[in-house]
Amino acid sequence: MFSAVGPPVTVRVPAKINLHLAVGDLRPDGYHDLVTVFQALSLTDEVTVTAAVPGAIEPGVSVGAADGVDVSEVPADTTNLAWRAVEALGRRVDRAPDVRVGLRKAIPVAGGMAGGSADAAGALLATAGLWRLDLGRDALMEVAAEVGSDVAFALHGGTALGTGRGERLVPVLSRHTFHWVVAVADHGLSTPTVFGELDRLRARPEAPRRVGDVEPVLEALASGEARSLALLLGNDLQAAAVSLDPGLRRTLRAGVDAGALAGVVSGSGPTCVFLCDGHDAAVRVAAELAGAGVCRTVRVAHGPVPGARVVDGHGGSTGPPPRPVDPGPGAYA
Ligand SMILES: C[C@](O)(CO)[C@H](O)COP(=O)(O)OP(=O)(O)OC[C@H]1O[C@@H](n2ccc(N)nc2=O)[C@H](O)[C@@H]1O
Ligand SMILES: Nc1ncnc2c1ncn2[C@@H]1O[C@H](COP(=O)(O)OP(=O)(O)OP(=O)(O)O)[C@@H](O)[C@H]1O
Repeated sequence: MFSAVGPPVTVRVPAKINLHLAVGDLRPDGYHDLVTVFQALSLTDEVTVTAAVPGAIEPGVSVGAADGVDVSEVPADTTNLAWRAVEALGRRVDRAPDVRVGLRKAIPVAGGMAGGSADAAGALLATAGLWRLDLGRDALMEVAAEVGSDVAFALHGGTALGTGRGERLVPVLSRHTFHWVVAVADHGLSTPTVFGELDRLRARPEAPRRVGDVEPVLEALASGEARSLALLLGNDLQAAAVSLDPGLRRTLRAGVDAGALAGVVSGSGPTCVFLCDGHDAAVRVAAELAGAGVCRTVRVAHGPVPGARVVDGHGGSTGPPPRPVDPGPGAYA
């Protein structure tokens, strides 16, 4: 059933990194409780949702690349997270997913930066706009959490404390802009495999040390001092990602040797992110890291930036949440 709706809606949506990621024990439902601090970075995908037209625009997903990202592993079918988000929204409002979703990807694929989750968040917001839904922000966040643990944060953006599976969010005060170098690997890591590897490592007598409390991280963010934050970056999944891909040790060392304040594996990896002492320092670190042969490509980015937002078309009444953050210079790169 196709219904008359407005012109296409395009949403820009950021990648995330985890400044702090404490992973609890395996739960009976197969997930792990997390305490994490997310930050949204100026590395963004664009999601355009267009009303399907019989014989002209078929429902489904098209995937395109931006910024040199290899999208060959992104499914252009109903398993795409963006499509699953449209279906979940359709179920919520009792509507067929009669739309075409176009993705322009710049977020590394299977890199631990929640690229698929970002596309799902973008598709939710764009479809809500296209369908002119009168859906509250909380309802949209609920649908997001149903689609994946990281999807709610991609809608939220900024800097936030995540608990539960990572889907329960509280905004974190972060007055300043932090400058990052993103080292993209030449392959991906599967998120469930990395969680499983951590469980395996933890079952051994020499289990990896767990990250500390989150409070000092929140204080460093409030102070805005990159040097303080650098000392506190921590990720329980890093030991598992390095165990699966020992080459990441070299990448992490190379970033610090190149002048970064600190480096950490992003989420489930294998992307590594390096905190730098300002934009110029980040550009220098990126140049050196690019020449070190320890990753496929590098990007300079800053955070926090806003979550998913409409850049073209109707935003509907389901806007993204209020953001008590500084969106940073130029908001997006
Ligand atoms: C690693 C992080 O990126 C950190 O923010 C996220 O926890 C991953 O979030 P995500 O990719 O949206 O993950 P989901 O699609 O919800 O889950 C994929 C799989 O990862 C594992 N998983 C995910 C989240 C979580 N809190 N515990 C888990 O054990 C589970 O095996 C799950 O089946
Ligand atoms: N829209 C999408 N973009 C990228 N990958 C997708 C998408 N939809 C489904 N996938 C599948 O999901 C897998 C993981 O992709 P994604 O880029 O989201 O990983 P990730 O960044 O490591 O995720 P996270 O950080 O949330 O754990 C890909 O290998 C791909 O097969």
